[in-house]
Amino acid sequence: MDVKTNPFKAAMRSRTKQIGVWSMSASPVAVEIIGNSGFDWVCLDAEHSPVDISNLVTLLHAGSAGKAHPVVRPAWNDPVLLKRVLDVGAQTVLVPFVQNAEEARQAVAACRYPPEGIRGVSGSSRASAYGQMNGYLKKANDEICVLVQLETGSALQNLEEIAQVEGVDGVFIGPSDLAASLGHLGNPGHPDVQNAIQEAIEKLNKLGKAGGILTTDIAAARKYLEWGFTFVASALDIQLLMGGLKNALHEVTKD
Ligand SMILES: O=C(O)C(=O)C[C@H](O)[C@@H](O)CO
Repeated sequence: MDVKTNPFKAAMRSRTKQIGVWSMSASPVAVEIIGNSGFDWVCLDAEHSPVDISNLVTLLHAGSAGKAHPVVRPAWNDPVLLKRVLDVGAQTVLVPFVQNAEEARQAVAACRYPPEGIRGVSGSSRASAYGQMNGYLKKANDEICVLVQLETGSALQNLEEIAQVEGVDGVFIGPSDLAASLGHLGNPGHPDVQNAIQEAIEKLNKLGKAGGILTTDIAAARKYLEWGFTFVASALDIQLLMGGLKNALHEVTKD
């Protein structure tokens, strides 16, 4: 069995449009549904949802039944968390709260085996199909896609040096935390935040680096794609569930 080529890493390199769903339900059923809904990727969020390593593997099992590429966001830019996420089979990670080039280098190093990095070695994890993949240890570094998340004004000031760190495959802008950082908590649509986001993607476009973002507002998603973002999450599973339920109740009970 050969090491799986990472299509998302290739899509970042070519800056091919990838539309995704943000999953915070921690539900394997939801992930399987998302995987068969036509979306290109699904973020398995382990930062702001009750996902830990034991249920992450069930989410990855469910995701393997569909076509959406799993992008796993660990709770922090931590080498132990990243090692465990990679060992259970994630090939693409979205590393939160990266503030500067040094932290970006640390994130890349955590995802690479020595001598390029510090990832702890196990040749028998799920990532290597329990040791069945030929040459996994030698090939893994090249197939892991490292996305870094910038979500403060300070991080955006360091964007160019972060984006040019060797091994950073894409840069994701976190609008909610960025809004909070800029003094507009809960209002990512504020002109100050929108201007910062637009300035960020203009810099990424000049560098030829893939940019990503999340919004559940369809008009905003289309605007971000026009600005040049290429990996855009345009739906949030728990929001769709709550909204759909409330609408169903309203429709059946309204006068
Ligand atoms: O800052 C952001 O926006 C994100 O990082 C996404 C949120 O954390 C996610 O929970 C959706 O609200």
